Amino acid sequence: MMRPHRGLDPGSVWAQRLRQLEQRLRTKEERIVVLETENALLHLKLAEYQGLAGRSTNEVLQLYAAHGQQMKLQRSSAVTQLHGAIKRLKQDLKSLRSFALELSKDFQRQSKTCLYQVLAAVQGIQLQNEAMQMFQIKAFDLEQCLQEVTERYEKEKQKRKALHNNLIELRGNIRVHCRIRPLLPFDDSAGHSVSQDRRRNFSEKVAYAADDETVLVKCSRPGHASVNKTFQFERVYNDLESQDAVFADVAPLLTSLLDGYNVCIMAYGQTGSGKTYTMLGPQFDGNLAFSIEEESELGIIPRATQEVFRLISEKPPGSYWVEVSVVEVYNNEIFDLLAKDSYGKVFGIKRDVVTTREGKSDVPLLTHETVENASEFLHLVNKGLQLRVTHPTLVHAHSSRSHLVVTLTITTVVFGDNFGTSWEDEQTSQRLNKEASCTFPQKMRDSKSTSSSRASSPVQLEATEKMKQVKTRLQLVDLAGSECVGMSGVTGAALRETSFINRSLSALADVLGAIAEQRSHVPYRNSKLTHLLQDSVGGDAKLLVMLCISPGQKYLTESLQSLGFGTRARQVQRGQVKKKTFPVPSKGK
Ligand SMILES: Nc1ncnc2c1ncn2[C@@H]1O[C@H](COP(=O)(O)OP(=O)(O)OP(=O)(O)O)[C@@H](O)[C@H]1O
Repeated sequence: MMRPHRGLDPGSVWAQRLRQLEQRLRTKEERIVVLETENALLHLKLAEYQGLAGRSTNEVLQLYAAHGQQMKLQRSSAVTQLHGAIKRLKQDLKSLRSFALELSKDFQRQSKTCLYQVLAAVQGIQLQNEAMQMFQIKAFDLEQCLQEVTERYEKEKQKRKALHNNLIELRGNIRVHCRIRPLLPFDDSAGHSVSQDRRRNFSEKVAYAADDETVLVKCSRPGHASVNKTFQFERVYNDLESQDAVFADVAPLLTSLLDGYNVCIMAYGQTGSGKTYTMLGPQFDGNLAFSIEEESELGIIPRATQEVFRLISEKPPGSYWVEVSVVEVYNNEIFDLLAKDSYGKVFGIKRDVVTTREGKSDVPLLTHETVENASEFLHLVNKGLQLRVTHPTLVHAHSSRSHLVVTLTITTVVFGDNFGTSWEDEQTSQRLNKEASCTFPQKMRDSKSTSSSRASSPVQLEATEKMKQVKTRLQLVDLAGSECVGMSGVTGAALRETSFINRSLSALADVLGAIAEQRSHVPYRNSKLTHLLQDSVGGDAKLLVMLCISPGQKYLTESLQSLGFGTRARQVQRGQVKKKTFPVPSKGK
């Protein structure tokens, strides 16, 4: 409560106070009016909203009902669909079940079948195994049997080979065969200085093959009783015996060639006695080449080559190669008949024969052609033969005036000290081991004179260091005919040729005589022919002399000389020649 101030009238104070209260009352009343208005307004709005709300509720209810209806509808169609799907699924399930059932049944059936099959297969395999075991046992037995047979065969082969070599050894390094040719039309013709009497007897046959080893010669002189002389040789061929028969006895010698021996086959005899025929085959129209097609008529040279290549084909491939050289010794000069000019044309070039440091004979720069088969060889020899010197004489229209020497050099490659792969004979292997003195690469370069040296890799060199090579030679010689100058009627240059021929044949006889007498000096160098043949005539080389004899009376003297030569040659091997008794052809007379 307000207290009147000291000094102020309390009535005015109260009046003032009253006024103030009245004022406040008025304000309050005004405020109540405003609020009441607002309240009325609000009631109005509330009524309005309530109306609105009543309407909305109806709509909501309607909408809700419609929604429920729709949901009901939807639910019923989904259920229907679901039912359908379920039905289908059930059907699928059913068919799947039946399929699975079928599948399992099928599987069971198939399993059973497979099981049966597997069982059958197992049984089959067991049977096969049993059979295989039986077979293996039998194969093993057979293999053992085969091995035993092979071993027995190899032993037998070795024995036979040793026997063969021993036989050859026993027969000595020189053997002599003698071939008597048939009488031929030209045997009737005569030299100028022959009397009518003698001429009449010319075609009379005086030389015969008495048997396989004996030559019988009827020697008759006018006014004297005829005397029969016989000569024994390793084999004697009569005038009807074929080239086949002659070669059949020569062929075994070629085995020695592959066993590491040098071999020489030479035809010796007077002019026209059949040396070229025997060594090469018949020549037609003066053409020295021989026909390769006429197989049955081929002589020793083509047949020996075929045989050498046949023997080589039985050896390990690549371990052998063959080179050929063809020379003629004419007027004591050596001519290389395979030498070619810069155009590749073959023509004879003079060469010389020398003795190497190892004491072997060698012809420096001589052409050696490598040949792979017999026909290549024969073509080469035929080419060389075109150059050989021939000259008609009264005795023989196509007389060869030179000695023909065809040489096959066989080089064998061997590894280390093991000759066993190539050389079956142990003795031979040991002998060859000693002889194979050089290592392979150097000698290979030496031997392949026609090939240029090739660069070798270190590996190749190491391999080739262990290789050795052994060379053996087959010399096939068609000597020029020994002849009596009076008989052949040669003069001038031909006479000089004859003189050289006879001198070289005489030198050959001297060499054989020196070997027979075991002289320290053998005069190989007295003639180019013997110098050239040195390695095939001496030492442990095998020499076969094929004596060729003309059977007619006309050639009696020459035939006796040839038969005498053959007889002494046979004695060489037996050491029976005590002094120089070799009959030699007259030197140019
Ligand atoms: N066994 C034989 N059968 C048939 N004909 C032969 C027989 N031997 C040689 N002839 C024939 O005799 C002739 C002379 O033979 P060949 O030419 O071989 O003698 P050659 O001894 O070589 O003579 P040369 O030393 O003078 O050259 C040739 O016509 C040859 O065909």
